[in-house]
Amino acid sequence: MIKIGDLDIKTLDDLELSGRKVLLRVDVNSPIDKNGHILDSSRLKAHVPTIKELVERKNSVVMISHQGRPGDRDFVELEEHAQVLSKYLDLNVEFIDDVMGPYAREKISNMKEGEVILLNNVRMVAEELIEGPPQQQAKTFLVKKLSPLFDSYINDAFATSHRSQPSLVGFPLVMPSAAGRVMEKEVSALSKIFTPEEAPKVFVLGGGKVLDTLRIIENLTKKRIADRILTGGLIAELFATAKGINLGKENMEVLEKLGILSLIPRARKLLMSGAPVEIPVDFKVEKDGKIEETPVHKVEGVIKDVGINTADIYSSFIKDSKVTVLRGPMGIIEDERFRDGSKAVMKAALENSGYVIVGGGHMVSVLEGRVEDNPKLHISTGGGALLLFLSGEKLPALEALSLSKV
Ligand SMILES: Nc1ncnc2c1ncn2[C@@H]1O[C@H](COP(=O)(O)OP(=O)(O)O)[C@@H](O)[C@H]1O
Ligand SMILES: O=C(OP(=O)(O)O)[C@H](O)COP(=O)(O)O
Repeated sequence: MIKIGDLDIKTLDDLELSGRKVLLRVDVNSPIDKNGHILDSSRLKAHVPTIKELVERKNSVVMISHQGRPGDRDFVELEEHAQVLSKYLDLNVEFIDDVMGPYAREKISNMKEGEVILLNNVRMVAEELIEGPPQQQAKTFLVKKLSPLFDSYINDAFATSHRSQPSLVGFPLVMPSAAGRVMEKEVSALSKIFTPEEAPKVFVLGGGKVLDTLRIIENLTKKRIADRILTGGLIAELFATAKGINLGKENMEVLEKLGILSLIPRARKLLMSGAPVEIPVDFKVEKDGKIEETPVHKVEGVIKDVGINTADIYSSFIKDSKVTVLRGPMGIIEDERFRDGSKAVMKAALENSGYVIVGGGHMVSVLEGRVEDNPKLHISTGGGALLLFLSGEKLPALEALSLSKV
């Protein structure tokens, strides 16, 4: 059992799990390269211990996960994910090109002990895109069609636990449920590392999920949890614009196309309320096919990474930090030419003697395996979920698990 605040959550030690049929929610949502292939498989590898334990305890295991969001380039099927998992597990993970239809249900019904299946991208099911309370999600077709086929539901998807979607909160109300080993390890480790006494705390927040990150910065500021928030990626562009800096036509067009300009009033309110937000002093840009460094007040070209001076200044702030949390890259790291900013802040954090928490699928890939057994380094599978958990928000998937049907 794990206790988080007033929530009591069962683990794999608290359920009768032998010879059963288990629905396992994982988060194998991974960075995808421009050819549609998995760029970094850290999240798939993270789930291996949970899957192995369930198989060794003679269960048949059906995994369900999302990948990307409809309309985004990384919204792909999970066939390659099943192949990668088969390699890591050294057993066959059968990919089923269905989620809750008759083909999937028949395959699940005919499974034998020890077999492992990965269903297709759950966000192909329209209901999965709607967030709502567990009581509402328990009545979706996804839950009604799949739950009768299983004995238990295990949620190992810490990285998606901030989404109140059917595959994350609908099942615990209708079947015995527990946290998987990734979920258990994340919430236990983070609760131990991230304490009020450990200060100063520096957050390095980049990437492209601007709305999520804005909400996180509002939480961190309201609860005075962060001593400094160093911004990169599109987050930095939002706050630079909110400070009245003109980033140039091309970048403003990108922000407008992504709906980020509408968030300026919220960012401005945060800055006026004294949020400890730092923006880059320079950027790495691409202009007429050339890559240049440009000061923040005179941006010419398309922003692709933070500049060298920003990397140095951010690194100096990180060196004095007791706890450094990094989530979301400083630049477009899918392109090798724009990884320097992320590498610099990661290097500074790892050279620091304090705790380091790295989260988010893209940012974890910047570690490039440099993760010798460092007791002060926690590599989280979560990005937004990690930060919302650290900022004290209740995560819907954890709350749903605490309501698990006995
Ligand atoms: N300046 C930028 N302009 C556009 N996209 C950016 C920029 N900097 C970073 N990104 C994008 O942010 C994405 C990662 O964001 P996010 O998913 O929030 O990170 P994580 O997976 O670490 O949580 C990457 O696809 C990267 O290309
Ligand atoms: O990648 C994820 O979140 P993250 O980018 O905050 O790490 C999770 O898989 C959640 O994905 P979502 O933000 O599309 O719901």
